[in-house]
Amino acid sequence: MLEFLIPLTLACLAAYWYFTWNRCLPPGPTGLPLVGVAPWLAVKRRDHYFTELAKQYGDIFTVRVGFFYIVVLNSAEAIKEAFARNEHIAGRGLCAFTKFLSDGKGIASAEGVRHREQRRYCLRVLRDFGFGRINFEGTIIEEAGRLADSIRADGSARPIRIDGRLSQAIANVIGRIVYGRRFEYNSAELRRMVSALHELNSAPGGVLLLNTTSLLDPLADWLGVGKLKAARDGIRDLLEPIVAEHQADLDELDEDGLTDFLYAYLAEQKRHRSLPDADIWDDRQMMEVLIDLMVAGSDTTRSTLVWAINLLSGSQPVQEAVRQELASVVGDARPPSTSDLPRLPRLDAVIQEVLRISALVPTAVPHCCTSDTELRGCQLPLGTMVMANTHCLTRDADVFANPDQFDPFGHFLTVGDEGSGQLQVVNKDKILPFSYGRRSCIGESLARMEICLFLSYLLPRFRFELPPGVTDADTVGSGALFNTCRQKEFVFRPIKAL
Ligand code: HEM
Repeated sequence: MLEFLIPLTLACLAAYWYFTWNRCLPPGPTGLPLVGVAPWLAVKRRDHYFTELAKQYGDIFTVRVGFFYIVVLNSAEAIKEAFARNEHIAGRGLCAFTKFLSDGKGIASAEGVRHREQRRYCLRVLRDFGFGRINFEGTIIEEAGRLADSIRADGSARPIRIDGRLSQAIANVIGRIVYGRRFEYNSAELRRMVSALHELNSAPGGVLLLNTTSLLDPLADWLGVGKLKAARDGIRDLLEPIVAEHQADLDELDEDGLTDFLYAYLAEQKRHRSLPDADIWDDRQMMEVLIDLMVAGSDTTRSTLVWAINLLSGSQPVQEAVRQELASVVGDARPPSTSDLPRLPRLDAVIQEVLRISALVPTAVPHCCTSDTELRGCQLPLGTMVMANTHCLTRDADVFANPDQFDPFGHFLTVGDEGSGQLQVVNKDKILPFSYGRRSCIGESLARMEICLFLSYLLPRFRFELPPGVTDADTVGSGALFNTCRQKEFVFRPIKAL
């Protein structure tokens, strides 16, 4: 009897899900019974698979993984429509991070009023500090200088692995901004911080399965959540004494003394203690915000810089053209500044092209519908997952003539009109590396500043080269969540001692 009842119940459940949920969603591949497209996702890279499907199904389609539906957006217009104009597609849902790591606090996995308020506040502080009390540019240049010293100390002949050193430099930049402190390279604290940040940024595939069903929750630790919890606890352990010191100082400080994000946050938290929204400013929320900023602001920028060094190493003419541009606009007498960028179109085009080729977060971070909603005439039920396949935009041959090649000047530069002969950067809005709208990256300006300043500092000092025996730069990368560059070793040939 049971052998008959179990399959019958499963079949009824499957039919129910299929006919109720799938009815109004955008059309997409049928996949296999029960498992949907899971077998394809298991053997192909998610972004590449979605980009293939977009050729058949267009701007917006749905895939099914088991009983779980994912709506995939494949054009800038569709992404903007869903993420900026529709307030109901701005949730995160019960993703593994919310359920097991942050309890829905912080920014990246928070929702509703908590998310809106905290995001607004963090953006304001990052913006104010960027132009005011914390000298972002000075901090970045100082860290780039220490990185250059460490490269020089290794001599010029042999290839060196750059990702570990860059991780330390970038963790120090974000650490200085968030809690006002840097650690010495290779110190125990910095190594612990960097390895915990890296762990959290490389969630194993099993963790993603937890986003699709609560049935697997009892297996969470085994699927990889255990390691992520340990990494998050590790960062918390490092931050707790720093928070305690900041708290002890707070009463002594006036507005001008709030010289890092943590001081500013603590002052704001104190202000909210007597207000009705005090519960969204509690200590756990503060800690999760700090951790979110550290996690989201570290491996992303580090990986983009590795991509930049790799792509420039594979194209000496481009590298030389940017170096000459820097020499004529910035020169040797002062450090570079982001205010130079409008007069550095070649560098600007290289930064765009690095963001395009790397497509670092190729399907962004999944969004979730917080209520039933409509998108392009389709009905999306509460809880539907919506993904932006930004990889698809970066490979659009109608915009980028050679989508798989590194061609910054061909793809992003044009000669200005009226015979001025001036170079102009175009197509910037054709890729969305930081996503778009209500949940777009809050660190975009900082990340762009770091990429611009690290490159403008290092390029006049070193010629980047691929190691002997490697003929081509990596243009594909690996990883579905983060597309990291596979080439990590480079030769840094000193040009001059500045
Ligand atoms: C090249 C470097 C970076 C890239 C490519 C990048 C990309 C992204 C993407 C694609 C998202 C998801 C947006 C969405 O859900 O639609 C995101 C979210 C986020 N990023 Fe970045 N990011 C970078 C650097 C940074 C930095 C430096 C910080 C910190 C200052 C940061 C903080 C965040 C936060 C807090 C979120 C969550 C926003 C929210 O849920 O409202 N990111 N980022």
